[in-house]
Amino acid sequence: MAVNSSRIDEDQKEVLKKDTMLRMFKYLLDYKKEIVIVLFVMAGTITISLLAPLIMEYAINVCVAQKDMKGLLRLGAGAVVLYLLFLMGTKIRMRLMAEVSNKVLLNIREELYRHIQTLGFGFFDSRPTGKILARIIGDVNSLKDVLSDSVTQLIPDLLTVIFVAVIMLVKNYRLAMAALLTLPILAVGMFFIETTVHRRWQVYRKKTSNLNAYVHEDLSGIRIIQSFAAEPETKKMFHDLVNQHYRSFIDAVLVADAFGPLVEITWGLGGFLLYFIGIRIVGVEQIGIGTFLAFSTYIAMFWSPIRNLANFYNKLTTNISAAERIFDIIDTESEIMDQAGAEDLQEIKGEVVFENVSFAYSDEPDRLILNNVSFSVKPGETIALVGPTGAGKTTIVNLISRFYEATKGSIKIDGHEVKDATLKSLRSQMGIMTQDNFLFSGTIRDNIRYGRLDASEEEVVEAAKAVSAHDFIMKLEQGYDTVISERGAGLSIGQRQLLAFARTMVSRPGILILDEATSSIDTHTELLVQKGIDALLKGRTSFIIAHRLSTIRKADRIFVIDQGNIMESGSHEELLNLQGAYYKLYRSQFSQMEKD
Ligand SMILES: Nc1ncnc2c1ncn2[C@@H]1O[C@H](COP(=O)(O)OP(=O)(O)OP(=O)(O)O)[C@@H](O)[C@H]1O
Repeated sequence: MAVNSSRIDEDQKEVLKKDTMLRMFKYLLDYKKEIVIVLFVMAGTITISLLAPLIMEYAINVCVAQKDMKGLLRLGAGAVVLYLLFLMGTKIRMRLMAEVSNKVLLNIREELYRHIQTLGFGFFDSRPTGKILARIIGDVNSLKDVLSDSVTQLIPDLLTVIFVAVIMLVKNYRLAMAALLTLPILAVGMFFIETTVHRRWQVYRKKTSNLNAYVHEDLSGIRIIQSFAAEPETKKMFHDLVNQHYRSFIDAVLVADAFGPLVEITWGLGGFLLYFIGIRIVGVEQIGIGTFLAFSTYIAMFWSPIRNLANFYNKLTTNISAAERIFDIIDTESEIMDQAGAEDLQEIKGEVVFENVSFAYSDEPDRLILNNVSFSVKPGETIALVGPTGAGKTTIVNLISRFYEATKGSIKIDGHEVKDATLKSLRSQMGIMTQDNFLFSGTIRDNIRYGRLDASEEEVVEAAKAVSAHDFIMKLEQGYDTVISERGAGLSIGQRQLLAFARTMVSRPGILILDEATSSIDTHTELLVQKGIDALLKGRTSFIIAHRLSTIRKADRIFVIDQGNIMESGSHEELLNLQGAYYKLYRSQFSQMEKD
């Protein structure tokens, strides 16, 4: 999977527009009952609106011609009643349809969100977060217009057009033909506009996505930008992206705007033909003044919904690319998911075995990051992974939690292949702490309880005490009720790590993974945390990745990772005696410490 960035347009599979539209409108089928009621009400309102010209025709041709004032009054009273019924029906229809279309939107958004939650690290590695946000927020929002209009406009307008055309044909087929003669011109014109404009809207969506990704990245890294005084460069980049976005919009709109004039011209031409043929060729006397007047109303009743339909079609073409982008994600299969027949892992004892495990990231399948790695860890053992940066330490622990799937070989926990276990039972028993310990906006208590939602108040406090977070929490004005903002702003980096520790502690993991987790804690606190971890996780398997050798000396075994394999393994003393890679690493840090 190629890595995308805010500067590169996303690739998208080509799908048939018809299929996308059908798929989008299929969501409406969940609300058949409501739609049937609406169709029923709509049939009533359309009938009433179609009756109006006939009433006028009758009033002029019969009542006025025969000077029947009573009949005229009766007709007027009937028209008022019909109008009130029309208003009521319209209101009911609009309300029900708005409800249905908004529920459909909710369903699509939830389906998209649920699916994104199941996608593996590979998916998130391959694209900027801002582009995913653009699909969940922006693209779903644009669908809203199409869906609501499809239910409130498309059906009534389509029915009106059909009914009016039938009435016109029945009443006077020659006049009707004259009025409808320009329809084929409209159809051909729309086809040509649509083919060009669809591609342009696709480009526009991609540019919107790029802009979104850039702004998200820029704001997430604002501290780095400001500390490097890089604002002029980011401003320039933003300016370029905004311009590309603007140009892609203008490109699309220039063509899309032709929809309106095309409808107006064909409408005008249709009207002209009606009057020309009616007056000059057939003759008004032959048609009757009432029928002629009714026709002039019908032609407006026919073309007005046609204009709405053209607008709707325009909107559909504008936004169908949003639907394509939403379905593109929904159709993305997760690289990591439960296999058919996957079983829950029972309570983990902690034996971890790698047998000839090789691994390559999917964007570079030929570059083996791990090459035939084998090891066996007994329950309760503490394993430290050391080695140069980029050696593959994090990759090893990511495979245990199945954030990526091993390319070759077998990984077993307590004798069970991790790929045959359900993800939930596996990950809920892993305690993973990394350098980047994301905290959510909310109270400190909520953040700790995130590790196990049913943890009691005592368990939350106990976990905080075990990792020495309790003291600093109690010094805060609101204690455990202190609200922290996104990423834990307002707390020091060390305090954020202590909270993340408490969160992991409360989850009572079967296997603990600490990936550079103590790097931001001062040595004194680190000792306290280590005591807490020792006490709480006694007898539990743990993997510790650390550059600071003081952190790992106490490990039962140390694996020295380099070039995708375990170069040395043994206890601190054993490896020092070996005088190999670990010895050199230790000496270099030791002499550095002495210099300091
Ligand atoms: N998501 C990814 N996609 C592609 N390649 C990756 C990805 N993550 C890591 N790599 C590559 O895999 C190799 C091993 O990375 P890994 O993070 O496992 O190293 P590490 O030993 O943990 O390094 P460090 O000590 O710096 O954290 C590196 O060369 C890195 O470039």
